[in-house]
Amino acid sequence: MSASVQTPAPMTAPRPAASRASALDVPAALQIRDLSFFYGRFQGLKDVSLDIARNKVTAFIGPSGCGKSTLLRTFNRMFDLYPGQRAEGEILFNGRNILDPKQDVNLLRAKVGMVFQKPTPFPMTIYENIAFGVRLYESLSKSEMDERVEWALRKAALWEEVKTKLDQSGLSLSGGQQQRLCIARMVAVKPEVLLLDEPTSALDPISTAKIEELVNELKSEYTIAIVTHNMQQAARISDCTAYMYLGELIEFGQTDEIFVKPKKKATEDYITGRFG
Ligand SMILES: Nc1ncnc2c1ncn2[C@@H]1O[C@H](COP(=O)(O)OP(=O)(O)OP(=O)(O)O)[C@@H](O)[C@H]1O
Repeated sequence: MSASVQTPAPMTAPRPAASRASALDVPAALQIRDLSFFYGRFQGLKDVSLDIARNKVTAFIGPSGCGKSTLLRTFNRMFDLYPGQRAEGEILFNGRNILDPKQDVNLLRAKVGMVFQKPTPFPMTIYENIAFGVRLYESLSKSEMDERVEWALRKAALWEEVKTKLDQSGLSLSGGQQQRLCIARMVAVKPEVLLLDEPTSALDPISTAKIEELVNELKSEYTIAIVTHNMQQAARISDCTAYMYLGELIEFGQTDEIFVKPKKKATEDYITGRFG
């Protein structure tokens, strides 16, 4: 009898380069596999596969309507809030498929937090904006909560600006401060992944620079996925970039490669401004 063992033929053809799953040789925080998304009959995402590297910044770019926000919203099942929207495929987070109907979505949203384009502070004091979310998950004493509020505001680089007015309304802050308050609110519940959906598009250049600086600091502790219309911003702050078009992932790789030497003509046309 022969001692040799035959390797079984692969079940599927190798993936095309466009859907290469991993751009960096580091562990993935989220593994997206063959993800499709439907708004009723309209398919917003088509078989998207990629890995979101842990403690790195991954940027999603592409023309308006290409599915960037749709993809980001699948990562914390935001779409569950809207009837008629559904996802197919897998999103593995800590080894579990979060699309599984048994997934506790409240817990998921604490672990995978989200900040939107327009700052959305609650109509409450600055202190309560932070404490409110923490109370949903933890029961802290007053002094522990004070510590958590300060900790989160420091993480969001906002503490020095608000420490003397924690009892004022969150809505009394400037747009840039409100966005940092939303980041503090998200960080306060100790997430692992931060989803930022065009977080600076409603902000002035100085507030934008502060948020970009913050993203750079936060990535040492969190995995960050950011949707941006601003290609310079993607080039400045991200480690990996995904270029999307009409619901498909066209190219995904290290940001330097995507911006300096993209493999696909479609990506090159987009980043050089010839298209989009
Ligand atoms: N609630 C909805 N119902 C039906 N179709 C939707 C809905 N939201 C988005 N779409 C469609 O899904 C596609 C992807 O939209 P999405 O908002 O994800 O794009 P995007 O790349 O984030 O665009 P933008 O840069 O303009 O924000 C678009 O064709 C859009 O019209």
